[in-house]
Amino acid sequence: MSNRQDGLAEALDSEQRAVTWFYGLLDAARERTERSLRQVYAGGATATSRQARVEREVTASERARRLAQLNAVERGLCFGRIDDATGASMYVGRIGLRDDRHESVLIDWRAPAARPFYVATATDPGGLVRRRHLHLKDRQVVGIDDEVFDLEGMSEGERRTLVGEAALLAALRRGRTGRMGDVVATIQTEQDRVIRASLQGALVVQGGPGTGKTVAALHRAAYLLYTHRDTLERRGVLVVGPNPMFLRYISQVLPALGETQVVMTTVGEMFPGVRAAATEAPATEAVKGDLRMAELVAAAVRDRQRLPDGAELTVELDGLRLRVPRETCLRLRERARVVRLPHNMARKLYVTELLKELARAEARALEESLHIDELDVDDPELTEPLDLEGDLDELDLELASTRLWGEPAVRRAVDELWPELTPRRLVAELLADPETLRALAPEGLAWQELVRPAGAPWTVGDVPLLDEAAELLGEDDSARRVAARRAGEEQAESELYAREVLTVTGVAEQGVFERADVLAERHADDGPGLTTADRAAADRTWAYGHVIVDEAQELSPMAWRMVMRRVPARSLTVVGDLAQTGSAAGARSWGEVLDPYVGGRRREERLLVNYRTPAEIMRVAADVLRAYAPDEEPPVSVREGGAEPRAVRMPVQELPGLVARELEEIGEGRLGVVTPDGRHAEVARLFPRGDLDAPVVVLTVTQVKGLEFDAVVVVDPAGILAQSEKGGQDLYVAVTRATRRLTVTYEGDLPPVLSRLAP
Ligand SMILES: Nc1ncnc2c1ncn2[C@@H]1O[C@H](COP(=O)(O)OP(=O)(O)OP(=O)(O)O)[C@@H](O)[C@H]1O
Repeated sequence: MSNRQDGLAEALDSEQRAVTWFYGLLDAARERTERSLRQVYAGGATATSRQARVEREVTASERARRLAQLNAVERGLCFGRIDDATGASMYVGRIGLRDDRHESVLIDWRAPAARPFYVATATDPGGLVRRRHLHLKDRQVVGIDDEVFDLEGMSEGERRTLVGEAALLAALRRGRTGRMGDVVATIQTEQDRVIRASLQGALVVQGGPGTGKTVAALHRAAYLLYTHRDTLERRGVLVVGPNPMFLRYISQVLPALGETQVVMTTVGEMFPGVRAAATEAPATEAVKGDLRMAELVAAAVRDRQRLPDGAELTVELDGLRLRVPRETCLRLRERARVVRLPHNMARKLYVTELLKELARAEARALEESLHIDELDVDDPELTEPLDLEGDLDELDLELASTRLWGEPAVRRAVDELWPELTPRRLVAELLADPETLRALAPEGLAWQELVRPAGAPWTVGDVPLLDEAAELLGEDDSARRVAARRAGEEQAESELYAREVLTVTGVAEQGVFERADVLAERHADDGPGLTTADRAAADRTWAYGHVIVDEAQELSPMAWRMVMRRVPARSLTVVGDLAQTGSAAGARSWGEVLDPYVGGRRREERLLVNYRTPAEIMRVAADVLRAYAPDEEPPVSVREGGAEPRAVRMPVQELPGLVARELEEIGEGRLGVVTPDGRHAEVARLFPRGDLDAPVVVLTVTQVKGLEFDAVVVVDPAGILAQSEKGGQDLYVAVTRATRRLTVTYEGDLPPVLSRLAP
């Protein structure tokens, strides 16, 4: 055996001992947690009082969460080691572990002490002499990669253990599974800066395709939850992605990092109860995303606060005609508007006043109907003129109002003038009413693009309008407020109790992160077991502690308005690429969309290295970028030497043969077929099973945004270029999805921008 092989065997041996020890500590931690979970359940069987139930729930949920976290880190528990010049070394892993003497033996990757592992470079090693990557298969150390920063500082023995291949390239070569994985072992320095950036303000991460924006943003979520657990556990973290397919694609990253409490959603799902997936014509998308839509929605709300058609409001009731002059209605409307409450809350004021007016009107009508002088009576008291209206005191008015409110005719009249409205009704009726749109649309807004038939399905562009409407309409929440007040009293009691539970059960001492007030909130009247994430996801008005927006270039100004409502503290991570904007309402500059909300509190980081696409394919992409977004720089590929991309002239019917050959080339990996929007159905028919886990998936450019495949077949590039004004950007997205092989198929002529591929 050579010296080198000896050295490697020794190193593997010694690392195996360390790794076996860590797994032993992990197993012990798991056992302890499982045991205590069992005890909690066993002890809780007799719990009958509310206090006892709270105690059981608090402790059980705490233990269960800890257990889930311990289970999540099984794969690749320890992946790195750093050695400094003093001879000290430190192991870095998915979670921190302590030995029996409570000494820290494995450092959590997010802890400040682990940072040198990610930021040391040959030119700036930051005191390190070596960074070592450990490759595990199950619990076995199967490989080691070393980077040495200071050969001088190492002994002869240590030098012999050097092993070759960079861990990053090994990671990048792995076949794709249809789901994004975590990259905790190979985070790069520029990404580390993004991940550990401060929680405050808006961080914009601009970077070309494959630069790891998504993966860095998700690791940032895990980092922030670790570092600011107190704030974020309470307020929650929201990740907004471009579509449900993308959310499925990234769904495993955070759980693998031990974080299961992040809410993930799309713009189309941000209004509770609506799951909009439909898209619409670019012209409609552009108008709906325009900020002037906020004015239009506001005008539509005011438009529903009406005045009687004629000179007065008349209500026929039991043979009486109740009359309230138009001017009185106008006065009441102004009085209700001036308080600036949302429509449905202001309605209460309006209705209260209007009912009193109707009560007076009723008294007047009654007077008129009693023709006293026609009665044959001598008693002077009885023949004295009546003043029923003047006789009404406050109590009479209230009683009469209540009675009138029970009359369907009165209800109808009130609803005509100031109806209770839901956001859905308001928006649906507005978009189906060209006359109102024409009358209310702000100058210059192409309202004609908005018109659609009643009952049309909700689109992604409608969701910010619904949210806007919900803000302006508000809900009559008096019943909820009463309930909340009652819950608030119980909350104080629960909080005190939860604090005691944490101390008594020792949870607080173990440094588990949950806080008593968080726990008490969780176990308040919502019912036990509802987490912050559960509650946040169901509540449109929830204020998150941090929001991450991915593929953020696609959000319209109206969508940003909605997102910003969810994060009043303006703590945001905005991740995207202006060169990939496909939406007609999407961003042209980050300042333009964000500055109105965050002003000077916007920082920008740029990611410049493409970890996905080999250089051969990236050259094709760079041609497209130069033609359609000449101001943007393509990222530099970290890899070279893959298969040459190619173009094949053939009808789509022959795609299955080509796809079968490509699949053979990539072996275990996944293949994506990307089509113009208009040809998706035609191509998808050729490939019956097409979900994300299938070997072959057929997607439109919109759907494929953010995803990647080992091999990609782009169908009909001319069709993609022609599908909208952003066709060039769409083609750029399509050709940057492959990690290994790219094929373009066409039927007529190959677009000149792809001439590099000409056969
Ligand atoms: N440090 C890293 N170590 C290993 N793999 C990485 C690293 N950074 C990125 N990758 C991989 O590179 C690929 C691209 O990453 P990601 O999807 O996050 O890029 P992106 O910038 O969001 O791309 P796009 O703009 O096209 O959506 C993924 O497979 C990701 O796992």
